[in-house]
Amino acid sequence: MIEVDGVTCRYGGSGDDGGVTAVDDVSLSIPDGQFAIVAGANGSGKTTLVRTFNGLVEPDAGTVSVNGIPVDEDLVAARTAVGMVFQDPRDQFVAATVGADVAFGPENLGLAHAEIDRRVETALDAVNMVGRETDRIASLSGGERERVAIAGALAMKPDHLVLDEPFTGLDEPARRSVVERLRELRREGTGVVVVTHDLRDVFGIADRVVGLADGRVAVDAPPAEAVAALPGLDVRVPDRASDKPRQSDG
Ligand SMILES: Nc1ncnc2c1ncn2[C@@H]1O[C@H](COP(=O)(O)OP(=O)(O)OP(=O)(O)O)[C@@H](O)[C@H]1O
Repeated sequence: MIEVDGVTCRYGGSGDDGGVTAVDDVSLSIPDGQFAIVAGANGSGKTTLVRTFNGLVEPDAGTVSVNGIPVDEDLVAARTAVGMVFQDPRDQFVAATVGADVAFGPENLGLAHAEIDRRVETALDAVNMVGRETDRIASLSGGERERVAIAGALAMKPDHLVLDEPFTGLDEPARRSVVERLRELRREGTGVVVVTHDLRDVFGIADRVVGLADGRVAVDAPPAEAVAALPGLDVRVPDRASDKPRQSDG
């Protein structure tokens, strides 16, 4: 469970003296296993908000707790429980090959070799990349890179996986492949948070949409209920009214 309580995040001082209030007094809880979308126009505070979930951004006010533990009291626990896939996965690769990169996190946890191998295989299996361990990351397509970044996060066995704009720059088959992987993760009980201003790919999978405007929560509801408010937040939603969340998907 991720609990955000009265969180405000500023860049460059207070709003009065030229700074930016990126997140403005936001409170919300994300239960385990939930598939949530954080939506909103460019600059509405999506990235800043989700980065507080595992301490990549420290709030100026308010608290974030993961599984009941304040993030600032135990960063390792928060980063183990909340896996993050950055907007550009190239920013998070640490090794040259697929297998070495996915193994990096579990190695840092000091796990036994057999357990590391198991985690790498399970994580690669979850993103359909088994057998690609020795491939060089530099040689992969955008969609394959995204999937390897997801595998790297999954190898830490997170309770929640947070993906920041996971579809940017992907072609249609790559998007479909990533969506399918996310759908499976949700089925298996991993909580997923997708940050996006284009909900069309994930609208049908989501349990909930948190729509931000100017750093505040403007809507927080299941997709079918949220849809009326979302175009006003300058986000793309499915065209057809029949594109409702598929409750039986899990
Ligand atoms: N490192 C930073 N330094 C200063 N201002 C920042 C920084 N990061 C974000 N901001 C500002 O904070 C506000 C919220 O940005 P944030 O990236 O959280 O929003 P976003 O909804 O994720 O936007 P995008 O969709 O463009 O990624 C914006 O006004 C942005 O310019």
